[in-house]
Amino acid sequence: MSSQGPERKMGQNGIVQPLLTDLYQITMAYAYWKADKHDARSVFDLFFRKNPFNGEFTIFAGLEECLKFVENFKYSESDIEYIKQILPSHVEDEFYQYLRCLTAKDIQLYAVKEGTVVFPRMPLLRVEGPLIVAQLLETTLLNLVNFASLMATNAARYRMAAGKLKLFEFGLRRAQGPDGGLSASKYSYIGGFDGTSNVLAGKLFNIPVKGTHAHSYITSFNGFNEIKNKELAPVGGGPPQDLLELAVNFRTKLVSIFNVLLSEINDGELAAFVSFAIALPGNFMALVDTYDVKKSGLINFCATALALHHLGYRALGVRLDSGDLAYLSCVAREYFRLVAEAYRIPYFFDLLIMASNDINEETILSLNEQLHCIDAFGIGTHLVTCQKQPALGCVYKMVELNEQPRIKLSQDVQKVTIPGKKDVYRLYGEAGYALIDILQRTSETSPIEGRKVLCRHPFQEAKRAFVTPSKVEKLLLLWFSDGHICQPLENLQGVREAVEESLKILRSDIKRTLNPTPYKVSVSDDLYQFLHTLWLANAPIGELC
Ligand SMILES: Nc1ncnc2c1ncn2[C@@H]1O[C@H](COP(=O)(O)OP(=O)(O)OP(=O)(O)O)[C@@H](O)[C@H]1O
Ligand SMILES: O=P(O)(O)OC[C@H]1O[C@H](OP(=O)(O)OP(=O)(O)O)[C@H](O)[C@@H]1O
Ligand SMILES: O=C(O)c1cccnc1
Ligand SMILES: [Mg+2]
Repeated sequence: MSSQGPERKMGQNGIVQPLLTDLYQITMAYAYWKADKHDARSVFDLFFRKNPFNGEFTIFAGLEECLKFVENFKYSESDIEYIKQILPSHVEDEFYQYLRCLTAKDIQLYAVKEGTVVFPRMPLLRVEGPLIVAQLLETTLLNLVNFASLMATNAARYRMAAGKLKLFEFGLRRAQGPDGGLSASKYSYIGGFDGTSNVLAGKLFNIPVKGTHAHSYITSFNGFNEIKNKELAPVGGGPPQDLLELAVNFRTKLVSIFNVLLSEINDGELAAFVSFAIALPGNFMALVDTYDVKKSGLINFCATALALHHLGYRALGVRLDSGDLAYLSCVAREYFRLVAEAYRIPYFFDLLIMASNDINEETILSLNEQLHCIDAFGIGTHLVTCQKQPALGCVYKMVELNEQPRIKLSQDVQKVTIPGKKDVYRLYGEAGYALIDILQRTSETSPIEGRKVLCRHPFQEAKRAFVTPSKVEKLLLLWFSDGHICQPLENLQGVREAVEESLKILRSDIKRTLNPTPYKVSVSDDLYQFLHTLWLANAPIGELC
């Protein structure tokens, strides 16, 4: 351990440490310790009450970070010094001595597998262990699950809207600070994006990094004379050739195909394209909307791409960043078709057309209803800031202490907690779709395939149904015990695949954007009786006067 603090585990976010918490966790810890309650055996559930984005599903993410945090939980000497400064001076030295030795080795953490589709009220994490430790974990665990799950869900929704089209996350500049930016890149990849422009995310998480160029690059060139080195060697070897001259010659021929005047085409833009192509001939994606997409950008791109082709290179495509993206993408495809035919270069027809500019889920859904030829989207602000809903409301509630159930009552029935230590099972129907999730007390036997189970609404007595599952899946698994992560963790790619698979088990009406059908999360009859008995026991009969 260094004097700066405990060594962080490989891949663990450096900001994630025990002091990344709310002050009240530490003052409660002291009060628990003073009251000699710190070792009471507690059980906490982490869950949310409402799906985000007006949807009916959520993707659970952040588990790996939670586990690394718990495994590594230890105050450094400088943490203790700081806590001493912020707590009152009467706090005993023994407490600090106690904190110095505190770890999460007596915690058991159960959780749903990362990348699983989850629903309101089901525990995503069940944390068991000494009250003081389980309490001290609250804020950090919530922080690690809330944004990760929100982001993965947001990305999965974009993925569903975009179908097989490519999706790239371009949001770092607009993200909620550096850590928000990194998390956004990581969890949008999990949710189904194909890559990110965020280089550090690429390095840290092994996510494909992709990019084009900015308008500033195009506007930095005013004319041909600004290109110092105009030459590029052919792919197969041989003497370098003047790429600018080649592009200018092609452009002179293209004007008749596209029916524009040479004087309407911007020379600075061609100079920028040619320069970029010389620098990166295998990665030529051109931003074509700086001046005029139809009269300049696309023609300069085609001229440069033809010049590259002449030397054996293959351009990648174009990016559109303004205007009517459906219309302009069709124009671009038509230009490519004309060039493909005129020069007999079949791949030209399939050059990539990327669209960006303030795109959100609705834009993609709207584009789906229009005629468009977009192959890929570059998405920033709406994705990474989760602009449609900026937070997921996971909470962390005590459900048992020293084997006695605990319940939190509320005027709002939705906010009443489901007491006791619970397991969660997913019951599947014949067609392979998930029918319902059921919460049970851990003391109950698990549902059995082919055997009828009574599933009850937790709060509405009349709402109940028999379900005969053709498959039963236990969702809460033990991940942390005896001070260690006790199951192998999937890598990011594995979690990404888990998201894709998990969404397949949901019927499409639950996943649709407009008025989706809610998925049912039920309780067993035993848990129903337990919950309502405890509710009544904790709600004294009032008197009207
Ligand atoms: N065909 C389309 N269907 C639905 N939305 C579209 C379509 N084309 C573009 N959009 C969206 O419409 C908005 C257009 O933005 P805005 O009004 O700022 O125009 P702009 O093209 O960026 O203009 P400017 O040339 O001034 O930059 C963007 O959010 C973009 O994603
Ligand atoms: O629109 P977003 O979804 O946030 O995606 C990323 C945007 O960031 C870039 O430019 P920037 O917006 O910085 O400048 P621009 O609008 O002038 O292109 C890019 O050109 C996109 O427009
Ligand atoms: O590479 C790009 O095209 C890019 C990267 C970040 C933001 N906008 C665009
Ligand atoms: Mg923009």
